[in-house]
Amino acid sequence: MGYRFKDLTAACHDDWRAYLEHDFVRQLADATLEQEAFRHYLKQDYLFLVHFARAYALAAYKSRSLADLRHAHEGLKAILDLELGLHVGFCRDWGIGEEELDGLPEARATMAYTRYVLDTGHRGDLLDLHVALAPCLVGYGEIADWINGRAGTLRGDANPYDAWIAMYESDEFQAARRAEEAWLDARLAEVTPRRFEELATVFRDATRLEIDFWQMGLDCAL
Ligand SMILES: Cc1ncc(C[n+]2csc(CCO)c2C)c(N)n1
Repeated sequence: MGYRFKDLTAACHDDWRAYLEHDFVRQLADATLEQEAFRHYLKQDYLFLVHFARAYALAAYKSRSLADLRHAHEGLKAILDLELGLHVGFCRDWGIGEEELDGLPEARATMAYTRYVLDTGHRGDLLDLHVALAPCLVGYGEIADWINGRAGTLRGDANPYDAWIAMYESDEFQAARRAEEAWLDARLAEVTPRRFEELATVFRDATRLEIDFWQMGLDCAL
């Protein structure tokens, strides 16, 4: 007992690294990613974010304390006010207008990941739901760190994806990531080994669905 968030990543170490260091991320960092792949990712990520906002609303519904309700509200606000706003702006810069976003077909990888998270939240409790959400929030924070720590990364005007990296390295985003890790550390400290194994399975499943999401971007798959 006395688990922490780090024990979840350690329990699926290879999948976690495959997610953080995926070819999509490497190419984005090196500025070698095909622009069509990035555009495809941006479109599907818009659909993804809409469903993730629903997942934070579900977290509010599943909350039993005012503190948890506030935490869910913060998550929902972060997606609606920060992430989705920036995202619609990004899409505009990349030639994808709001009308196009409204009528997008949903790729199977988007459906699989978002519905997995929502289903995990419905059948489980608030901790199951937050563990299913963690690869997204904590993972993108670690991805920004990893991108900045590697030799081949190109930053600034030379990289058309620089603004994307800047979004996830921002203080605001990194603070939200740390708050989520702290929330999970506090909850995981109290779970039994058997419960931890269940949660580790949810975390690994969600991490693998993040890997599929990157791959969907590279393949421009629907
Ligand atoms: C596939 C995919 N996974 C993770 C994120 C990152 N993200 C989405 S919602 C959210 C919570 C805070 O607003 C974060 C960090 C993404 N954009 N797309």
